[in-house]
Amino acid sequence: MALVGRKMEKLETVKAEIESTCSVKISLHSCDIREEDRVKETIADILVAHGKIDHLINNAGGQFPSPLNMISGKGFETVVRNNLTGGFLVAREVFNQHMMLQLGKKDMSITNIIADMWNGMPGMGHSGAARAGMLNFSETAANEWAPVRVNAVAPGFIASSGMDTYPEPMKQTIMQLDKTIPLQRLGLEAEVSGALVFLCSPAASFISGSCIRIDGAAPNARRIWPVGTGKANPAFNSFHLGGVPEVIQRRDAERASKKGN
Ligand SMILES: CCC/C=C/C(=O)SCCNC(=O)CCNC(=O)[C@H](O)C(C)(C)COP(=O)([O-])OP(=O)([O-])OC[C@H]1O[C@@H](n2cnc3c(N)ncnc32)[C@H](O)[C@@H]1OP(=O)([O-])[O-]
Ligand SMILES: NC(=O)C1=CN([C@@H]2O[C@H](COP(=O)(O)OP(=O)(O)OC[C@H]3O[C@@H](n4cnc5c(N)ncnc54)[C@H](OP(=O)(O)O)[C@@H]3O)[C@@H](O)[C@H]2O)C=CC1
Repeated sequence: MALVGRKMEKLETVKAEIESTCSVKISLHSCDIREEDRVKETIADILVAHGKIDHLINNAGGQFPSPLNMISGKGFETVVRNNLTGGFLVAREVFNQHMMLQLGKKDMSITNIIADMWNGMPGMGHSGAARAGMLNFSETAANEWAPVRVNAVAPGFIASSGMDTYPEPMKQTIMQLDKTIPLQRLGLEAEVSGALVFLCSPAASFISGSCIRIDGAAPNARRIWPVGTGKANPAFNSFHLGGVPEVIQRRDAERASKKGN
C-alpha cells in the first residue's frame, strides 16, 4: 500500500493506524498532486518500492467555501487543479508508468473520488465544476484505458475530519445538514470505504465507466415532499479507530442540551 499526501505527519498517523490492525507493506510519499513533475517522481518511487500499482484510489481533494462571484481566477484555478488536474496527472502517470504495460494480465482499477455536485454545488461552485469534469474524465478513461476499470465515487456529506477544516459559517451549515438528507444522517468514512474496497475487488470486475453515489439520497430530495421521517437507518460503522469530527460532536452536544431544557 502506498499512501500519498502533502503532509508526512498525517501519513505517519494513518500508517501507524493501519499497522495496529494488520500486517501490510506501506510506503509514504509526500506529494502535492498539483505539481506535475512531483507526481511523475512519486509514481516512479511507488513503483520502485512495490513493483506494481494494481488499484489507484484518487482521493486527494478539497476546496474552500465561497459564493461564485467572490472567487478570484487564482482561487478557481487552485481548486480545479486540486480536484481535476491533479487527479488526472496521478491517473495518467499510474497508467503510463505501469498499467499500460500490464493490460490483460490482471484486473486493475482507478477510482476517482468526486462529490455530490448534481444540479450544481452552491457555495463551492469551483469544486462542483472540477468534480463534474472528473466524472467526465473517468468516463473517457474507462474507454481509452480499458481493460483498466475506471470509475467514480461521489460522496455526499460524510462526517470526516475534513469538515473541521471549514470556517464557522460553513460549520453552522454542516450542523444542519442531516435534516436535508432523506436518510436523515451524515455518512461515515467507512461507508465510502466499503464501496472503494468493492470497486478494487474481483466482484466489480465488469464495472467500469460508472459512478457510485454515497449520499443518503440527498440529490433525490424534492421541495414537493418533506425530507425524511426524522428517523435514520443504522450506519455501517466499521472503522474502530475512526473519530467523530469536532463540528458533529458540537452539534450533538447542542441538541442534547436543547432537549434537556
Ligand atoms: C461539507 C461540504 C462537502 C465537502 C466536503 C469536503 O470536501 S471535506 C474535505 C475538506 N478538505 C479540504 O478542503 C482540504 C484540502 N483543501 C485545501 O488544501 C485548500 O482548500 C485548497 C484547495 C485551496 C488548497 O489550499 P492551499 O493552501 O494549497 O492554496 P494556495 O496557498 O495554493 O492558495 C491558492 C489560492 O487559492 C485561493 N484560496 C485558497 N484558500 C482560500 C480561502 N480559504 N478563501 C479564499 N480563497 C482561497 C487564493 O486565491 C489563493 O491565492 P492567494 O490569494 O493566497 O495568493
Ligand atoms: N467529507 C465530505 O463530506 C466529502 C468529501 N469529499 C472528498 O473526498 C475526499 C476525502 O475527503 P475527506 O477525507 O473528507 O477530507 P480531508 O481533508 O480529511 O482529506 C483530504 C486528503 O487529501 C489530501 N490532499 C488534499 N489536497 C492535496 C494535494 N493537493 N496533494 C496531495 N494530497 C492532497 C490531504 O492530505 P494533506 O493535507 O496531507 O495533503 C488529505 O489526506 C476529498 O477529495 C474530498 O473533497 C467529497 C464529498 C464530500
